Amino acid sequence: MADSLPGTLGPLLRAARDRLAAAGMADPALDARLIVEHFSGTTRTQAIAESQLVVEANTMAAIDTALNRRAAGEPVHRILGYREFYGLRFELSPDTLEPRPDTETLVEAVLPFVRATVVRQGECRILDLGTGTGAIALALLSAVPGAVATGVDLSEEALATARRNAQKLGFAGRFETLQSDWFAKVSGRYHVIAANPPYIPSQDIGNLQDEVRDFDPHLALDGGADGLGPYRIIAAEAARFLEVQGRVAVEIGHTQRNAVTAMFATAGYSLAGAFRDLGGNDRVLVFERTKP
Ligand SMILES: C[S@@+](CC[C@H](N)C(=O)[O-])C[C@H]1O[C@@H](n2cnc3c(N)ncnc32)[C@H](O)[C@@H]1O
Repeated sequence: MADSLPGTLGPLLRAARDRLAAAGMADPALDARLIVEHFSGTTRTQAIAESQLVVEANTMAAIDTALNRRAAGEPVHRILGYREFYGLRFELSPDTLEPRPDTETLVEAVLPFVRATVVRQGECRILDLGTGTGAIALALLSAVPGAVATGVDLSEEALATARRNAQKLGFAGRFETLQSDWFAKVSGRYHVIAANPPYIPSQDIGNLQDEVRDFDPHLALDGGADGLGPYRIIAAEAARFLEVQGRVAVEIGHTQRNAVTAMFATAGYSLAGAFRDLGGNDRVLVFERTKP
């Protein structure tokens, strides 16, 4: 049975942090702050300036439950129901991957091309394959008002979440969704085809961190026997849907650069850019067509 929590904001934050530290959480202070702020509707400034603010009983109960879920290993953003990506708040659902900061590398990698395309052609059509929460597409739309995007996913539940995110963020008019097995139902041509596909080899899923293995949907993780299945499909089929001089941008696992580059080379592409994440790992490859 967890200790009962104090009913004022400053002591509550400290007790929440201590409970998560005792449960062995890696970042108990941050998790405690996110949970307390979310359920109490308070800010970091209030925690400092209004330490004696009384927190209502029903809020305390919600915080208590959330702390217990966190202490049992549930990721903090699953408990909150959202995660920030590229400065935007994305609602999560059981069928969506939590968008990760590493994926912002992909957004940054294609952003100059998206901007230049809008300047040159008055528009930029983006296809986001495996859109999940819509994170990549909607981040690009937030940065480039002249861009439009189609988010593709096999999961209709993920697409429903992406549509809600587009609505909440104010991009519903420039974002549509399509349920499709990669390109199976896609039509038309796009200036940018972006994808953060599942890329974990099937046999490695069991060795992932508990928080990933137990809470991110396996459809979003499992890249088949060697983790490269989705890249084979994208490399082989993208050309029919790519505008002349368009770009294909893919997130990769940190050991996959050579294999994925070789696949795209075989399919008639050259590497236009390779980008590392904040940890210094190979993370994003951008390709252009070498053959018409
Ligand atoms: C790694 S997640 C990426 C989610 C999101 N784009 C992001 O970066 O946070 C991969 C996504 O691909 C989707 N997916 C898996 N297999 C698919 C398929 N055959 N066709 C289309 N989407 C698929 C999953 O449902 C999941 O949303």
